[in-house]
Amino acid sequence: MKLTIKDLSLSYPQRKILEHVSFSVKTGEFVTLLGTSGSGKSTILNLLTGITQKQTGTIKVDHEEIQGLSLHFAYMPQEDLLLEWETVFDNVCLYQRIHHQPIDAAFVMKQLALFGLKGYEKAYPNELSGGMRQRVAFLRTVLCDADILLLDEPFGALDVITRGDMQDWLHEIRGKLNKTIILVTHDIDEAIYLSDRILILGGKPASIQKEFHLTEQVRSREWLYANGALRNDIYHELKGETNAD
Ligand SMILES: Nc1ncnc2c1ncn2[C@@H]1O[C@H](COP(=O)(O)OP(=O)(O)OP(=O)(O)O)[C@@H](O)[C@H]1O
Repeated sequence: MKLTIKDLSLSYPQRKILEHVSFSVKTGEFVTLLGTSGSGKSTILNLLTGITQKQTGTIKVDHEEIQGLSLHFAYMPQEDLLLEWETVFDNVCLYQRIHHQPIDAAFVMKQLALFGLKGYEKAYPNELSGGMRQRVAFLRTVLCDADILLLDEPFGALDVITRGDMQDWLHEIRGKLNKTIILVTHDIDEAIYLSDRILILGGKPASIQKEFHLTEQVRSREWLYANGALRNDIYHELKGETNAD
């Protein structure tokens, strides 16, 4: 399903936050919205989920115009928001339980293994490490019926090593998820490592300043560390210095 966002603008009484934000995301694509703090990344996700009401512009999934809440999107916030009194298994099936849908236990167990949680299905969240908790929250998001996942700084609260491990893991399994993903981050390396495409959000009010298409070669950590040029280009684009000598 193709997501098309056209001319989204949003103002709060004191300030215009977004102006003419337009971009599209293809089925199965992994797109990262990269921007500095306060640039409006979360605001865009909130508009997609319907948490924030749209003022102008259109959001379409294929030819369907989205107004307010939509089942096309599943949102994963920075905090894992796990239910501490429920097991890992029950946490990841929360969506099905709320909607009284049947749970395919064998499928869930398979997914738990893919998410590095095999053997932890009966554990409670307080028995897990920070990285594992994030993987539980991520799996809960993946198991929602949505085709487009919105990930808002999912690794933001983790230490640098755990964050790196999570990025390696997501890098490895992303092809198996069969989902379209929009990631929000201010981490340039994370964006380069994981994405098919990076959209730079910047300016006041913010709009999409530039996009970077990434090739297969770019997506290895070795490449990332050995080649600074792309990182440098993105850094300066984020800083808004591309036209400065
Ligand atoms: N309810 C609100 N009223 C007024 N201003 C708001 C409101 N919500 C957000 N903002 C402002 O909108 C701007 C964009 O916020 P947003 O959270 O989308 O940024 P962000 O890029 O996700 O930042 P971060 O990376 O720090 O999470 C910020 O300047 C924020 O202060």
